[in-house]
Amino acid sequence: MTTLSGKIYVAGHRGMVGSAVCRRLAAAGTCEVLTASREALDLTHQSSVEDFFAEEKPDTVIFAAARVGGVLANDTYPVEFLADNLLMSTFAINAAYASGVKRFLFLGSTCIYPRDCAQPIQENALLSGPLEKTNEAYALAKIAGLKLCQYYRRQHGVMFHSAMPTNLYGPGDNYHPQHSHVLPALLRRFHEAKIAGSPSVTIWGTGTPRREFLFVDDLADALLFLLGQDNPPDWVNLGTGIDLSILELAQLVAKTVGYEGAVKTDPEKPDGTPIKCSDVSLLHRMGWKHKVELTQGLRTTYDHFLSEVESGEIRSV
Ligand SMILES: NC(=O)C1=CN([C@@H]2O[C@H](COP(=O)(O)OP(=O)(O)OC[C@H]3O[C@@H](n4cnc5c(N)ncnc54)[C@H](OP(=O)(O)O)[C@@H]3O)[C@@H](O)[C@H]2O)C=CC1
Ligand SMILES: C[C@H]1O[C@H](OP(=O)(O)OP(=O)(O)OC[C@H]2O[C@@H](n3cnc4c(=O)[nH]c(N)nc43)[C@H](O)[C@@H]2O)[C@@H](O)[C@@H](O)C1=O
Repeated sequence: MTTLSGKIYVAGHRGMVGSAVCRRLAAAGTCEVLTASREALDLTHQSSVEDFFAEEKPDTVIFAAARVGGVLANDTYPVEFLADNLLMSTFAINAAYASGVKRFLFLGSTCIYPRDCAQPIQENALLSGPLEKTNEAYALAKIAGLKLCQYYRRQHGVMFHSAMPTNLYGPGDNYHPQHSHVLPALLRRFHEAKIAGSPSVTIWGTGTPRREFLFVDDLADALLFLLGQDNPPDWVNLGTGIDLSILELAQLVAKTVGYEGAVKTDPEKPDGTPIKCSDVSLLHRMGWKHKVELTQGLRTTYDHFLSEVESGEIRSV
């Protein structure tokens, strides 16, 4: 294990993951944290990215910037989910190498794996079958970023590697009614139904797909754990290895929020991939395991959401 030190650039620091990473780095207190807002540095502008890296010369990069969204956003905007994410990761990885970055940790997602691969999903399932159509664009961009890091490591001997997180949730999530992921979407919808006294809440799809959820502060801890590994795998799944159906999630959210009405389904909305649970045996063998279980994480996330409602600052992008 190596203690993190030097200058570390957290790309996407205002996002859910980026802000959790900054909290975790502040707690460690062992390095200088570099950030840049999108206004200061649009990562889809190649010359701006090149100038930034040449000027700042970070030692380490945690790349948590991306165009991110739920199943409907992915299905509706494939051009932006492919193009923006390809540009951002390619420009940053190339500029990092050119400026002498020692360590680059790229964030992919477990949606890079084939729609119908064996469950739980092992890292070697990558490229073994067709992707889930609803987030194919995003997955292709993530696969390209993973591969570019792997090729830089093989061709130039630099420590560029990737993490494949499962579905994430926690403070600072995106609560956009249409573009967000399922957990924040349901937290908000059940909360608003409770306040309005609505007799029922409708969830998207059939409710039968299964998903796994990792609390974002656990993820941040796992990312720093990976950066402390002297010889990490080119990519490794970051998850809990525990999944549940969307209907079961909805019932957990209703209980957390204190909503007692009916739950209905809307099969007109996309289900996305039928099941997505990561095999975390490699991560566990390396010595890391999640700490926050879903019930506890939901409570913490809802409390944070309530504070955002209170302050009128619900993040909705
Ligand atoms: N959320 C999830 O369930 C999962 C997320 N991931 C991955 O984790 C990473 C972070 O995701 P998450 O925190 O949820 O996403 P968020 O949308 O919360 O944060 C994304 C960040 O990227 C920044 N960003 C987007 N486009 C640009 C751009 N053109 N230039 C500069 N900055 C930009 C955003 O800036 P701004 O604040 O200005 O909008 C934001 O800070 C991503 O790589 C994502 O693919 C992987 C698996 C699951
Ligand atoms: C995080 C990861 O995984 C993402 O894919 P996903 O897991 O399919 O995304 P999702 O969270 O939006 O949906 C999960 C499930 O939930 C159901 N569902 C019910 N009701 C709502 C609802 O109200 N909103 C949403 N979004 N989904 C709902 C929805 O029908 C589906 O069955 C990628 O986009 C990509 O971002 C990625 O990397």
